[in-house]
Amino acid sequence: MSPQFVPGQRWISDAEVELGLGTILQCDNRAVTVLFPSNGDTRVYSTRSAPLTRVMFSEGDVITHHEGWQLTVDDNKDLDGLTVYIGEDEHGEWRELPETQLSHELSFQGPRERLLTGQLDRNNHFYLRMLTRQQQAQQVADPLRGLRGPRVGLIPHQLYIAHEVGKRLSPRVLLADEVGLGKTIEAGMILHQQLLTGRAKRALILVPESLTHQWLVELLRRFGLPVTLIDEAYLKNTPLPFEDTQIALASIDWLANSPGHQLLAGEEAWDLLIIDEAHHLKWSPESSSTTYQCVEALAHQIPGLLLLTATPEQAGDAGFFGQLRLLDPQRYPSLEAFREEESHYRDIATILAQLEQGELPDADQQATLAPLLDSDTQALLTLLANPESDEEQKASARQQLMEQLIDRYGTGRVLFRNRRASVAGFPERLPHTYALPMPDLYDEALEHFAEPEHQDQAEILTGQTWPWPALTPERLFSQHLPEAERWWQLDPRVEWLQKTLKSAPQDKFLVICQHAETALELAEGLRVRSGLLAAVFHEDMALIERDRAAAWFADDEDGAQLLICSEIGSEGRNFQFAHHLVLFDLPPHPDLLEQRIGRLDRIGQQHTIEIHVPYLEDSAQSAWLEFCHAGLDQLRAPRPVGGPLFEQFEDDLEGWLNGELSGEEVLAELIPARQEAEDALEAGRHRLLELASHRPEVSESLVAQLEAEDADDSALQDYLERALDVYRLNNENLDEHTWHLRPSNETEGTLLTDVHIDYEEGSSGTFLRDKALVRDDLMYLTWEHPLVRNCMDAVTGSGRGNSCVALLKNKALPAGTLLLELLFVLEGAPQEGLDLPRHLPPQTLRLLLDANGNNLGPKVSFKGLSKQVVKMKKGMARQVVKLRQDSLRQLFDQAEQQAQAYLPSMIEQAQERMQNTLDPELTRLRALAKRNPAVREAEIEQLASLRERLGDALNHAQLRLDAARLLVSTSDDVR
Ligand SMILES: Nc1ncnc2c1ncn2[C@@H]1O[C@H](COP(=O)(O)OP(=O)(O)OP(=O)(O)O)[C@@H](O)[C@H]1O
Repeated sequence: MSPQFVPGQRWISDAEVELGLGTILQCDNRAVTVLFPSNGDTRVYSTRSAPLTRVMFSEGDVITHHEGWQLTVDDNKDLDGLTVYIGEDEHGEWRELPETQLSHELSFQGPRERLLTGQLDRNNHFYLRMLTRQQQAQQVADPLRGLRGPRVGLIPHQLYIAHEVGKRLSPRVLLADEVGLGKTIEAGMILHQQLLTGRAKRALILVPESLTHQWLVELLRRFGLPVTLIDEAYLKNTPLPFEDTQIALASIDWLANSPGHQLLAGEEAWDLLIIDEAHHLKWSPESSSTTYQCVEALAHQIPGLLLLTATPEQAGDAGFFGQLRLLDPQRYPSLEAFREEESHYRDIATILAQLEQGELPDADQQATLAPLLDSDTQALLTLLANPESDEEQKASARQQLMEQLIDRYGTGRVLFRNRRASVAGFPERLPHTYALPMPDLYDEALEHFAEPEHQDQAEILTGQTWPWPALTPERLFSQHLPEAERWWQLDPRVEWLQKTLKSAPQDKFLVICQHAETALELAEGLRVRSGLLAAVFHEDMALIERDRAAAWFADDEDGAQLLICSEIGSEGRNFQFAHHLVLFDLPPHPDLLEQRIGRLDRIGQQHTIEIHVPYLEDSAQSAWLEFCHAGLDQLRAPRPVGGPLFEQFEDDLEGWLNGELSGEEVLAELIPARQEAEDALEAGRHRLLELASHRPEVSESLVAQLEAEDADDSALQDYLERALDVYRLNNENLDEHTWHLRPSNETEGTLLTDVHIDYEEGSSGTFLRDKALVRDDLMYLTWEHPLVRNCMDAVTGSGRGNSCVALLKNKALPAGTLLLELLFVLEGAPQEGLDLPRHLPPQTLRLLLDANGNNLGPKVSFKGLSKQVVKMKKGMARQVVKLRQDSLRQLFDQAEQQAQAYLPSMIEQAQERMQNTLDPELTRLRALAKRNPAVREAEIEQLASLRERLGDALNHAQLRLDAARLLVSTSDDVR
């Protein structure tokens, strides 16, 4: 029988709920016309099958008149097929409100209204909604959040750092792992985690120009992040390059030298600033470089800061301090204070080592420490020493004490430095040195420039003061004797290189030299002398050409056997697929030497690294090699004391390079000095760093948990399958853990935001980490993949699936028994300046009420129950809703009341979580303020006030009904 439509009645469209309340304009046997005043649209439906539901209100409902006043319904009466509601208005007066005068703005998105008015979704949509909410609540509380998505191997020290730093609010740290240990990956993991958890929304990444593309590729490939590369091409079309960019990646030198763009960058609200190769930021108490000033200004405004450098001490301890003060000016107020503090590191490190072993510092040590310690640190020591403390108290006190010692008296929580020595799995470095005869013409050129009156010229030519230009005799020769042969015709290093390349035709060689001209001319020489084609990489090439050269070298099949780089290729680049490094000359600083070797000696290197150093006998080259190799032992392993010793011995060294001092004399002092400096560092700062940079017990547990998840992808596969079915994205199993995904015309567009998928052909994805690591062509599908996140957002961003009626096939229940299943979500009112969602994740509460209002939820799980649920035809479902309106309304009311009883404990949990995040920071600032007058009271007050306002906002959080499913039991097989 078709429904009885009467002009003036209010109905809503089942298919287009968003149109709101419609009014019947006219109706006959064939068609019914409805006006939707919300947008003025009229729809004509067939009278027999109109997808319309009559809107009827019942006792207790609050309804709104089109003039704005409200009425609480008490009763109603029928007037020629039209309903008139009777009840009290806001002032307690009894009034009548005919349905024709109802406001069209009534919302029908809520589960209660939708269910009671027969707006029903399919059971699988409800199921997806429940799964999504539960999954979201679980993920927010999950300590592994942000660690499972990146396409990276599970490397413990990286996971530790990412976990430790990624969870902080506005982290400010120096990532200073030795070369090639994965600082870029760590920064990417921190960024990914910050974005995923909403701690950061926008990031600015500044790197040397030569590394921009490598960063772009790593961020896309491993983290799938939507990065905008701000390069010349982009700037041509975009005058305001930073506006609306979520993650901007740019050359640091470009920005530092472009005041206009610097201003624009400074106007944006970034959350995180990332700076690669931070040792280029030069600082001394007297002056600082342009790049330093640029970063300092940005770092002042942007709350989060990650500085990356493998060689933080390259510019001496002032340079190192300069980086620390960018991170935490309060913690590091002056160079003198820092130096004074560092003098206590050895004592602190010893005590930390003892605490780690479960021992207490002895009485003497305690006496030395006493003047340094704050009262709360002292209290922890006392608690540990007290025989009455129980083991649990002691373990927690020990942990806190270690953290405080590291933070307040050690290197702080701002510095992370892992070293190869403590990271397993790195191959050996094998140095080979080749003494070659000095050509006479080189001798002539060197003698010429060694004359005091010609040294200036050498300086102009090479950018270095004498005797350093003597390390690159080919440059001096080319200048001094331009008419003679080309240098590559007489330089024995070239012939040596030709032979070496010939002896290992299958192997790739990376050749690094100081100057771009040398790189170019060497390539020319090899081509002319032996027809050998080399890829070349130097600073005068456009970025794209450099990347092309690097790609040609990397190509396995048709690639170049060798790549010749100027110094610019010695930084940040990934060339670990090669294992021969030729140092055509040595760079004029030990840290640069380490950077060069780091191109090959990095994660992923499978072979022993062969380091070849051809050099000219009895020359500045041989002296400098001996200083670095025999003296600093810098070729075999990274030597963090290289930089400081280089400064300390600079005068002696120059004497040696000039032939005025004997090498033996210098080495006799240098070698013991190195030993001593290494011992001191080992016992002091480095020991502290080691303890602060990696806690194996933490990372082992992270790795174990992630591995366990990797081993079982069934929950994710199940979720994704259901979601893709609802959102109409086709998927086909290629194998047990690999899918092919193909969008269709019906696929919802928002599902594919940031998902790198071929819209025509589709793309494949795997749930397996190991497979994703070797197959860049596959998406790596995890709970954190954009596709999965988009599915979740699509579910929670709309009301779809929030109202459902289904059958429950359960023979134990009398047929017709009703169960109402409800899901509530804890929410707070958004407030200016309070990032509430960060502190109030979507906690959920599920109730399952029987007809008497008893909550069976704790006994009957959602998944268990759902196994017995089958769909019910819509017509029948609406009938049930209509017939059981009154008891359903009662049940909804009861559910609201019961939910309220859970509210206090849910709020308490949220408060606890918020306090656990903010309180340690507050305590830390207060403790630092006692030792350091530079910590501003205002800053502490700001944090304390934020904590208070958040506490207040959380106290006002409410439970909102998010979904409801009515289950009607049946013993039949009816569908
Ligand atoms: N967890 C990981 N899984 C897979 N590959 C990794 C991982 N960590 C690092 N790598 C690879 O190891 C190489 C070195 O990593 P990365 O560039 O992050 O090191 P770095 O410390 O920044 O190096 P540098 O000191 O030279 O700047 C890169 O090729 C990177 O892709």
